[in-house]
Amino acid sequence: MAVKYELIKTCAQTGARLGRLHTPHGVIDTPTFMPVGTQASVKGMSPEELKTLGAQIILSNTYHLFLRPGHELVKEAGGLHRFMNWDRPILTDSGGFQVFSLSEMRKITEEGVQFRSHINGDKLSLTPESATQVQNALGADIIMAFDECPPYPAEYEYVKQSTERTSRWAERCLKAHSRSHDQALFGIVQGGMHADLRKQSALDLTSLDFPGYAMGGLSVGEPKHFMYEMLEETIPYLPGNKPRYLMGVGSPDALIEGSIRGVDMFDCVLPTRIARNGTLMTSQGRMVVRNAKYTNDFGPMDPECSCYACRNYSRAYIRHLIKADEMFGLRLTTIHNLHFLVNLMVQVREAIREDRLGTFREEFFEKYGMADN
Ligand SMILES: CC1(C)O[C@H]2[C@@H](O1)[C@@]1(COC(C)(C)O1)O[C@@H]2CNc1nc2cc3nc(N)[nH]c(=O)c3cc2[nH]1
Repeated sequence: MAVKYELIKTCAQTGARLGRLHTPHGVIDTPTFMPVGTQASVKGMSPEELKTLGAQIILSNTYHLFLRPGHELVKEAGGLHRFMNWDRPILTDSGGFQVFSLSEMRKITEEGVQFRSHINGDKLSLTPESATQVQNALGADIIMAFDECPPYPAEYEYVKQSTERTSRWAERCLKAHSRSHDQALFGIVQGGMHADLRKQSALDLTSLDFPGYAMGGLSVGEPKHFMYEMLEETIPYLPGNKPRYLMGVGSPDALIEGSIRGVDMFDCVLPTRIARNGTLMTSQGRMVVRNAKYTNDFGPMDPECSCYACRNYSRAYIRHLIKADEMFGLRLTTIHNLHFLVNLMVQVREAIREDRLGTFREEFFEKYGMADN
């Protein structure tokens, strides 16, 4: 059984929808936030801890695993699920974005991308065919088409050429996609911050009939209202019976705003990345637990949170661990931030079920603060 989206209901107050994504490794309740495990590990987290905090699907990354340890090794280990002992769904990003955000000297041609490894400088290349074959070898339940994420800002003409090439690459990915696995290949809509290019990209990709569609080229430093506008310009051209995935988004406000506009899937390194410098997402907004003001604070990081860290440890203890460079401190902040976002999506789904996501948004922003966080 491949990947199948089940629409349960649409929120009467907003454009949000409640759904279930059925995959060979289990069901995902949507809208969902997907923790990122770039190199086959969600940094510092065991699979058991991820399950305890409610993660139903995690991400991993073609670019990184292609460079190290190599997709052949992962295949030899029995695939990514076996290799990392994660028996729930996995989604792999296709590598295009990471080539641009991580590697030196890269060159784009119609064929694909040539680049130097950010690890050892080796000259490498990825094409729509090879990126698809690598993902087939890794064995994730959902794999992504190989695309170019244009830089922001970028000239209209550049975005147009890049987006048209990404559509041609998408067709090549479909042709290369091995049907011997139960994997679903999702298309990625591009188009920069231009409504006409977004529409054309969506029409090009939906004509290829993918089982799901991502919106790429966003969360690349643009003002958030541009991102929301592009969602509103794109989603009407995507089929209602397929999942919509907004790539690279992981702040509480954007998860709520994206859900309201009909997005079903989100991922971002934000919660795990800021956890590693002691910054927490709490019901009262962002908090930097390493600040001196928490030295003698023996309360939980977030009094409203039921995560393992907030139930068992104080701000003073976690601040001490971080200052003492004790690994356990960053594990606790990571557990909390991931639980915060996974639990936020539980509340978002509840609000959709009860047709009150608009009201939930107001209440949440009131407490959390509308700051860009
Ligand atoms: C690279 C790293 C670590 O991930 C964060 C963060 O830096 C950074 C870098 O620019 C800021 C905004 C400052 O944040 O944006 C990342 C999250 N935004 C994002 N992830 C994406 C992944 C994508 N994958 C594909 N295949 N195609 C896309 O178009 C795409 C677009 C994306 N946008």
